[in-house]
Amino acid sequence: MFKTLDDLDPEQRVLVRLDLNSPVEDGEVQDNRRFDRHAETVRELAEAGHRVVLMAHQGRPGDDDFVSLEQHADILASHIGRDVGFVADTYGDEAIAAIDALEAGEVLLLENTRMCDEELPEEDPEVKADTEFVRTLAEHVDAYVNDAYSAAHRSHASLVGFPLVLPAYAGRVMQTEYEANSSIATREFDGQVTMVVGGTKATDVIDVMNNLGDKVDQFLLGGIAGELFLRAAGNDVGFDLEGMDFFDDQWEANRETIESLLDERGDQIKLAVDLAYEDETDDRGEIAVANITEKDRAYLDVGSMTVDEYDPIIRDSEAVFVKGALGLFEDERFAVGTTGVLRAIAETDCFSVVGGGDTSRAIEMYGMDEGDFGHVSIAGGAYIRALTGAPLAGVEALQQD
Ligand SMILES: Nc1ncnc2c1ncn2[C@@H]1O[C@H](COP(=O)(O)OP(=O)(O)OP(=O)(O)O)[C@@H](O)[C@H]1O
Ligand SMILES: O=C(O)[C@H](O)COP(=O)(O)O
Repeated sequence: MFKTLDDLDPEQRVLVRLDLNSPVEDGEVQDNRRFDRHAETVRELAEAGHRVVLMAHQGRPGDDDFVSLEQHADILASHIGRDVGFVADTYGDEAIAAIDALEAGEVLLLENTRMCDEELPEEDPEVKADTEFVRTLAEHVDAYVNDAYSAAHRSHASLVGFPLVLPAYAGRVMQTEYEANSSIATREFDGQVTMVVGGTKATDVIDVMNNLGDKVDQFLLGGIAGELFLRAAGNDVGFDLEGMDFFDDQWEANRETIESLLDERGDQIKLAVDLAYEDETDDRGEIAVANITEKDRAYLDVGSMTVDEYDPIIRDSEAVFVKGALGLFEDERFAVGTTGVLRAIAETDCFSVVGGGDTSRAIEMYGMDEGDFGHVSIAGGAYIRALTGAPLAGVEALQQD
């Protein structure tokens, strides 16, 4: 395991890595649940009287969303309910002066870590620990806290370098995300374990089935990935129509694996029995998969009969995990599958984890209460890695001791 904030000595100068990576629209950073979650860790540290220095990243060099963290400081302050200072520097003289000037209980956010050249290339922790960035900041703080579970799959300096040179601890978000997202692999559940898998990437679904096939009783499929499985089961769907770029490449690359998964795990895999599309009047239309003789339109959601089949399976489950949406839920007409399974989970007192950067947005978009779910992950790439048993460099760095 790792040490947590419960193990931190009093009155420390703490360097804390958050993940505040957010959507940016017309140059404006959009508030989102990452701020709210990390606010808990920061507030706890500040209220305990530590001097709190925050690091985070936004976008990648060259991308439109690669911007300063100045706006992030204000948004975070509104969630914490206390000032968050900002300095437009990562580890230069200005940053060091601001860190040295901090009083007990004060909070300071440094500039976007990815504006520092040594942050980004993925390298071994030993290499990252020996950068000027890490060595300089480490001299001005007493301890390091990693709260950025959702960035922990990256072997970047701010995530893997500091634990080698400072006493290192997991923040509250790191702790909660790690426990919830690993639970499907590590916990024993008494009753049925169900996994809802959809989204756009067939490899995500394949990797999850390969890693968790012996832990999960039922996989409920949908989305683009589900349509590819329907094709492997002999249905005339799961290929691209003109102007589409979802299926054919994925089919070429994964056909054999999908076919053998259906062979080996057919009893565990539930496929959609009907699909939804945009009809001639722009409304939602539905068709039974058995009645599709030739794919001539895009299918954008699973149908209502499918939701009726998935619903009781979820309600009979002891634990339900969600990775990927069952349809194009951003369009209300095609949110029926995704919201249908989410509502069934919310109304049942099963243990549940909902993840995937995109999918978990459906909860707030359709007015559901996060409190009705066991855990709603703020992680994308790190969540799928946890489900597929892949290591997280940032977590491993925290665990060595
Ligand atoms: N039939 C469909 N047609 C088009 N898009 C779909 C369909 N089904 C699902 N999607 C899209 O899949 C997206 C989610 O897929 P993705 O594989 O990215 O999952 P995620 O795990 O939520 O996100 P991420 O991997 O980014 O963390 C949703 O935004 C949804 O619109
Ligand atoms: O937003 C995320 O998923 C994490 O912060 C990782 O960001 P990255 O994919 O740009 O490394």
